[in-house]
Amino acid sequence: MPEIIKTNLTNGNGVQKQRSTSFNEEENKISYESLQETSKYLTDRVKFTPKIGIICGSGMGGYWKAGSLADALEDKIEFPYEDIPHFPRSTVEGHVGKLVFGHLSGVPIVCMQGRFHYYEGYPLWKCAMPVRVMKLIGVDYLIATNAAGGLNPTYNIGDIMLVKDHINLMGFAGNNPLQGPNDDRFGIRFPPMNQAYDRQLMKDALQVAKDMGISDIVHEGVYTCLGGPNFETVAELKMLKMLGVDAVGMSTVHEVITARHCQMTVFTFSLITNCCVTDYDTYELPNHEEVMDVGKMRQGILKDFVKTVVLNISKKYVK
Ligand SMILES: O=P(O)(O)O[C@@H]1C[C@H](O)[C@@H](CO)O1
Ligand code: HPA
Repeated sequence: MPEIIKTNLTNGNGVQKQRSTSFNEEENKISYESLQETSKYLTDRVKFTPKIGIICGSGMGGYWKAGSLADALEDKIEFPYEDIPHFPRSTVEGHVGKLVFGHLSGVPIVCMQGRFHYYEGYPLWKCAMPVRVMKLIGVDYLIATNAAGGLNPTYNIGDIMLVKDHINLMGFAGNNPLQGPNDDRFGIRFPPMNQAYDRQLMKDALQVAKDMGISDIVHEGVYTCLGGPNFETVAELKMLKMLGVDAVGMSTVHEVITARHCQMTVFTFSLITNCCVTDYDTYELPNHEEVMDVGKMRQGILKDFVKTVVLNISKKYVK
């Protein structure tokens, strides 16, 4: 049964009044203490402290094993999500469902091989709760990756879009991972979002792309997340384009909001896995198989790109 919490509020005249809200930990938030249990379960079993966390997007988490980013990790310690206290389960093909600790380019990291999406039935706070677990473990830098449909007409399939900003469309409808009572131990009630994506990390990543000779496939753009699981209609895509969206997906925004709430520094990129169809006479249908295939096709480049970005963050910023 939901526990009733009484909140003290003041009315316009400064008079205290009480409002009862229905609050059940499972339905609403997992408490700070529960997430400490999760973090302790992990830190008891891993003898190094990663400062950098990575979230692998669809098709990028190496569900096919060989040659992927996850495959490149050394000294791997893997935790299937079902073994981790309070963790949700991955239900989407292309999302393996493991939290992996290891070393990438000699740098200790923790990597989510599979993320949680709203369309799987999880509330946004639960989709993003692994970010808080990472924070409690000691992670200060989040690299969130995703697969997305390209709306910007200059983008091609297989391009990489560094996310410079997002439009939190689900937030416009009142759905936000920070909804509900705020726990100040994570962060402040009203966090700013105008510096959500770290400018310096983006500049560094552009330099990495230049050094790798892949500048021609790397862009900077605006991402938005819709709830999914259906891909968008033509009218919806036309609307998003007018709003200034360059790529559309079904994740990441709530993770980034949660990460910024707890003062993590964020770097995000989208792999453009399909070009969005914005006219009624094109009969191509977006599909998840294509999304995963493009992830696999680009695994070599993405692995090298992420390895170098990680090395750069570690050398330049991690104390
Ligand atoms: O986890 P991401 O955002 O990379 O996954 C995208 C969005 C949907 O989950 C899926 C559609 O193919 O790929
Ligand atoms: N729309 C939404 N999410 C996606 C897409 C898309 O076209 N491609 C990959 N994820």
